Amino acid sequence: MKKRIVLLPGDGIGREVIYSTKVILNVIAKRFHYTFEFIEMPIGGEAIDQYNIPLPEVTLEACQTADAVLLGAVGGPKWDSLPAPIRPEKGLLEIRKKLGLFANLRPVKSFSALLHASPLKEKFIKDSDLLIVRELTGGLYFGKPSERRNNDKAVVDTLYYERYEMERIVEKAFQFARSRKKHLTSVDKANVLESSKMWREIVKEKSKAYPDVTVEHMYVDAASMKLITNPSSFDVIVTENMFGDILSDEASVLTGSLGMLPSASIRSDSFGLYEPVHGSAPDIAGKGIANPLGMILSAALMLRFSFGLEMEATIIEKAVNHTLLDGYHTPDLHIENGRIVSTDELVARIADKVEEEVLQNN
Ligand SMILES: NC(=O)C1=CN([C@@H]2O[C@H](COP(=O)(O)OP(=O)(O)OC[C@H]3O[C@@H](n4cnc5c(N)ncnc54)[C@H](O)[C@@H]3O)[C@@H](O)[C@H]2O)C=CC1
Ligand SMILES: CC(C)CC(=O)C(=O)O
Ligand SMILES: [Mg+2]
Repeated sequence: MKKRIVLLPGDGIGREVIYSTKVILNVIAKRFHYTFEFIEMPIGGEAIDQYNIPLPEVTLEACQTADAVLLGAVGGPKWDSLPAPIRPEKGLLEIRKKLGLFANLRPVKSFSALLHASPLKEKFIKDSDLLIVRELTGGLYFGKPSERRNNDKAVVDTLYYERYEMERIVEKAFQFARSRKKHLTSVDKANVLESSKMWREIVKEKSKAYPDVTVEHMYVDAASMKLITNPSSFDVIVTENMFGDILSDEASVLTGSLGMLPSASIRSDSFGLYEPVHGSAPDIAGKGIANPLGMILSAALMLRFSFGLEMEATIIEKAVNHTLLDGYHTPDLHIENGRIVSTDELVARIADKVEEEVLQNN
């Protein structure tokens, strides 16, 4: 098997977690005799420094001809005062839109070694296993106009959705619910927003084709409370772009750290862009202590969804679990009697565990 993988390290810890992930993918490639060709391209702040724009044409073209893309994170204080259209974050929004990646899957499941690592009580989180299906290319993050008005005395952002954009994400979520515990929670703010009213209508319409899936509608404010107080009551959550962005950072608390959560940004074919849920973490960038697991687990999702390599994806996930069970972790996690190690040491230990898992599978 030969695959072209574009690496978009981006900024801050994005670079650190991408290089960590490359180490693990190289172990998989070597052991299974696959060829993973890595092509590194600039995005975000790095691209602004080189090209004056956050998503250069060369980067987009490389992604369009790749089998999959791995993205670290973008942004940082250096670029924070730039106008919105040329900020690093705009590059991320644009690449998602231009590649048509309308569905962002954010699985949230705690590793057994980390049940004590969450500030939440173990009894509340031990049975939680949920999937957030977030709409990724519409809503407030893309609506126009988005601008200051009347000499800075007013401001407008626009929440705009086409009906088909809601239909396709809701459809995807029903499909995932059907393949899991058949429970779908649609999160909206239909008591206030017109867009949410339409969203709710669409969920009701679509539910007719999925009589085996139980549907629940929940307002986003209540959902954010229930995620913390009763996370195991969720299976699949479907929601619009900004609600999904916020709820997934909140849900990361169940797993012990924001650095743990992977994500897959997908469309209707096998292509995908895989990115951790966290950002560029400027407060810890360059210190060698970033948690690379969200990115490494995102690469496992790439193997599973884009390349059909279920066994290899599972090997990585098991290697992560066993490394954590041995007590090794970066400082963002709190494991009783664990051992805090650097990003590089953690990656080396995971690589060893991957080797062990491969031997056991042969
Ligand atoms: N997908 C992306 O590229 C995203 C980019 N951003 C950008 O990142 C920059 C920083 O944003 P923040 O709000 O601080 O969010 P952030 O996710 O970068 O960091 C929030 C907190 O979590 C910690 N953290 C995050 N990931 C970690 C990891 N892997 N290991 C250990 N600790 C980790 C950070 O140290 C920080 O204390 C901003 O420029 C923002 O726009 C934010 C979110 C997503
Ligand atoms: C940085 C933003 C564009 C998006 C974000 O926070 C995310 O996708 O998690
Ligand atoms: Mg976010």
